[in-house]
Amino acid sequence: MSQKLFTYAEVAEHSTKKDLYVVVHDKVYNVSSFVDEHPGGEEVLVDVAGQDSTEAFEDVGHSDEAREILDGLEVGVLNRQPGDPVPKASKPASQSANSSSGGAGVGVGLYAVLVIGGALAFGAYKYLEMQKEKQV
Ligand code: HEM
Repeated sequence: MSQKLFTYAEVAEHSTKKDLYVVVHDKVYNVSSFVDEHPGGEEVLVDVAGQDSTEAFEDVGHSDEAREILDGLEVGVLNRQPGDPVPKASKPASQSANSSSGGAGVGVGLYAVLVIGGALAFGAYKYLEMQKEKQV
């Protein structure tokens, strides 16, 4: 099956309730037929109509069933061009491992504190040593 390539601008043309495309993980879906059936309501889908809704879709933690429905609505693949909006959640789970209060940020911060603290301690140690030498 050959997949149709869509530019972001082409997807954006389908942004009404009756003609509603969304992008999820760089695939293009025509969810027009599903809008009325969406358990989360039509409004949220109309909100992301013609846009990349990867983040909105993943934030809700949709079930496998929801993903299967999505599979059935695929109409093509997004041909992302420089300058197109990039979803925050475009990386597979591992990196941004859900939004559990920015664990990675704290890790990096802690690491920086350790490195900088270590460097300062080393500098102070060397300084004191020099002072000692001067006294002798
Ligand atoms: C793009 C295609 C989408 C499909 C095929 C889809 C499908 C579904 C399905 C099948 C459910 C039932 C629960 C489940 O199986 O996880 C659901 C629930 C829900 N969806 Fe979506 N969804 C889509 C996009 C979105 C988007 C963009 C939002 C934006 C916020 C959203 C918000 C919700 C919410 C809040 C619920 C929970 C409703 C409740 O439990 O009362 N969905 N969706």
